[in-house]
Formats: sequence, structure tokens, C-alpha cells
Amino acid sequence: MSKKHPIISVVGSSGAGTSTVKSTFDQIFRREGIKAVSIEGDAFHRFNRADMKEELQNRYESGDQGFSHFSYEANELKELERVFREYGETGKGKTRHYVHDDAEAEKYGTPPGHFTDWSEFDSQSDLLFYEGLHGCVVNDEVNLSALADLKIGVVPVINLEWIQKIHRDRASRGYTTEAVTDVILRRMHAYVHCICPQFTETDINFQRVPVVDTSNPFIARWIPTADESLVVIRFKNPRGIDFPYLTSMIAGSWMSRANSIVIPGNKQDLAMQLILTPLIERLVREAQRA
Ligand SMILES: Nc1ncnc2c1ncn2[C@@H]1O[C@H](COP(=O)(O)OP(=O)(O)OP(=O)(O)O)[C@@H](O)[C@H]1O
Ligand SMILES: O=C(CO)[C@H](O)[C@H](O)COP(=O)(O)O
Repeated sequence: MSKKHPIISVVGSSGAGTSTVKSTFDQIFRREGIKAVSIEGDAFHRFNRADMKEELQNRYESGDQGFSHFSYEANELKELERVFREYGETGKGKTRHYVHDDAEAEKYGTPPGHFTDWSEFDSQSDLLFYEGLHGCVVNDEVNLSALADLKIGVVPVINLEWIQKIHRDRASRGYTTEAVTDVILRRMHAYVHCICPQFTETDINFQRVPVVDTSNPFIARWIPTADESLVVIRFKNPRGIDFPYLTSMIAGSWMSRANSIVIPGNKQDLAMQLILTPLIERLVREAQRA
């Protein structure tokens, strides 16, 4: 927790939609005049693509079939914790990018499957924004959750998450459906043990639920659209959340539990802005006061 230099951590599995949600945060930052520095979880992978392939092969041969990018030990979580702590204390820090595809290679001048060099954050910022796989991990070695001030989970139901991953990895990362399916299977153990526990740490979870049949996600021809889905929004601590205001502002929404509301999928952006803007404003106000 850092009052002076606040940290927002948006966590989701691969394909969950954390990069997509970042654009909603960017809208809020722009409208509210907030200067955010951003880091991507993939920047803290331990291996580049070729080294990861070799590590996977070695571990597979020695009987470890559960290793994947979701595993704690495939990522530099201590370094991520150090970056969170340094930012919280000083407002300074550094990050890099993991380059996934040709478009990113063009943007960063580094070939796909490699990291860019580390570079320092802009010196003046109001907050740090993290989006990725491990931003709320609590394990024997790190406690990232304790260092973040606002924690958001982006968690489509699993069939939808797989459809989103398959379509994105095919369209922009050049993988086949079979290759992505293998990755999903290989990551399942760490999904359960390293990814899921974070969603009890998060303050608010956004869970997209399709209302069309996704019973065989591996043959879906397109990602269910916003109009073909609902979003369940769950607040860890509902105290202080003005549910009557939210349900009156968001047409078609209702409360499904004392701490949860359900909204039409096409209202996710609006709901995020209504819910998150006051929380972000408060973080920045308290930081300025501190
Ligand atoms: N609410 C949504 N409605 C429709 N499509 C969505 C939604 N959210 C995400 N998607 C689609 O799902 C795919 C994955 O989304 P995105 O790239 O944001 O995931 P991610 O969590 O950042 O994945 P990774 O961590 O692997 O980069 C993209 O094709 C994106 O357009
Ligand atoms: O999205 C991911 C994790 O969030 C990727 O799977 C990971 O970054 C590895 O990428 P690649 O398989 O393209 O080398």
C-alpha cells in the first residue's frame, strides 16, 4: 500500500482482456488529467521465447509437466515486487517490454520473442498502472497484493477466456488453434494454483459471461460480442458502494447478491468508468495530500 505513489493492479489470465481494459483506464486518466506510468506483466517473464522453449523441454524431460508462463518461477516476481515497492516509496522505477509479434517489433525495434532494454519511468507521475498475470500474487516469496492500492480482476468464464485467447493468438501472434490448445492444457495446473488465488485478493472482479452457446470453445468462429454477454461485477468490500446509483445509471443492470451487480455486456465500459473514476480520483487526491 502506498498513499504517496499509488499503484493500480489489473490482473487476468492470458486472453482475459486486461490489455483491452487498459484502454478504459486510459480514458479515465485522460479525462481526469491523471498522469499514469504503465507496466505490462509480460515484461517480467524470466525467459525470452527461445530460452523458454529450451527450459520447457528440459523440465519436460526431467518429469516436470506443469511449468508454464503462469508458473511463479517462470517470472521475475521478486523484481516486480521491487519495482512496486520502489515506485510506492519514491515514484521511480523501470520497466521493459516483451515483444510478441511483428507489430510490436516495429514499434519497439526489437524482434518478436525478445525483451527490449529496461528504461526508467517518466519522473513525474500520479500513479503506477500494472496489467498482467501476477499483479496480486501472494506466495512464500512475494506479496504483490499488499503493495497495490486498487486491485482489479478481469476474469471471463473459462470457455470465453479460451475463445478470446485462441482468436487473439491466431489473429495477431501467428499461432494455430492446436498450438494454443496445447498451451492452455500445459498451463492448467499453474492456472489453478498461481492465477485463480489472486481473484480473492482483488477489490473488484469483472467477469464476462456469454449468453450464447460456447460449449465447444475450440470451434467458435468468433468471440461472443458485448451484446451476446453479461458482466458480473463483484466487490470484495461492498461497504460504501452506492448500488442504487449504479443500477439506476446502468440500464438493464440488477443486483444478484449483496456484493454483486450484473450488467449487459455492452455497458462494461460505462460501468467501469462509473465505478472506477471516484476510486482513482480518491487515490490521487490522497496521494497529493500525503
Ligand atoms: N469485453 C470484450 N468483448 C469482446 N472481446 C473482448 C473483450 N475483452 C477482450 N476481448 C478480446 O479478447 C482478446 C484478448 O484480449 P486482450 O488482448 O485484452 O487480453 P489480455 O488479457 O491482455 O491477454 P495477454 O495477457 O495474453 O496479452 C482480444 O482479441 C480482445 O479483442
Ligand atoms: O500472453 C502471454 C502471457 O500473458 C504469452 O503467452 C506470453 O507472453 C508468451 O508469449 P509467446 O508465447 O508469444 O512467446
